[in-house]
Amino acid sequence: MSGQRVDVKVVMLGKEYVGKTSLVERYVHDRFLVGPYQNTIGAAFVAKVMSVGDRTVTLGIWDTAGSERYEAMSRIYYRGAKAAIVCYDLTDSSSFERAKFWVKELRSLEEGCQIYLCGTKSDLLEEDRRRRRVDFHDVQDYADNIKAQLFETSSKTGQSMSSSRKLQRITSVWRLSR
Ligand SMILES: Nc1nc2c(ncn2[C@@H]2O[C@H](COP(=O)(O)OP(=O)(O)OP(=O)(O)O)[C@@H](O)[C@H]2O)c(=O)[nH]1
Repeated sequence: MSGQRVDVKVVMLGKEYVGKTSLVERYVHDRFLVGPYQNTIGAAFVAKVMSVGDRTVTLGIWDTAGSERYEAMSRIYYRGAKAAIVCYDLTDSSSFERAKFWVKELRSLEEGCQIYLCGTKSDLLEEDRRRRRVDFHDVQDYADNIKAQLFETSSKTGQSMSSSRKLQRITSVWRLSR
């Protein structure tokens, strides 16, 4: 679908509305789009060219639709992915249950895929800590268990972003794949 050479395939997974598209926007364009929420239909592709040491690497990022209606389609997009960013909304516990669903699938069907767990919308917690519905330490234990990296981030503020910098750790996937 992309028609572009891709060195590392990355897939975004997670419940609808958790902020996958916003994370990609922040990472690729360093911006946060305001306006009415528009759910992704099927999946969207974005390429990001980056330098890793003396090499140029093209990340091909597949942003899947979170709606369960598109679940079967999302499976097509994670095939052969070197990395999966499995997102959950820090203010929505059900979204973490959905994240665990995707982790389980990846662990059984895409063993070579490095999993990154991403708690989104951390700015909402800065406004009011009582909005947190997913405990950091619980997720850290879970992440250790599944050998995943964990980061909490805000695409809105770009703060502790963490998303940009930490997502760049994906380049380690490239090194692994050489
Ligand atoms: N406060 C806040 N809102 C966010 C953040 N990231 C995303 N949102 C909002 O959350 C809503 C959903 O964001 P999307 O990025 O479209 O979510 P998605 O996971 O791609 O959704 P689907 O396409 O349905 O799977 C939008 O209204 C965003 O503006 C964030 O970091 N902070």
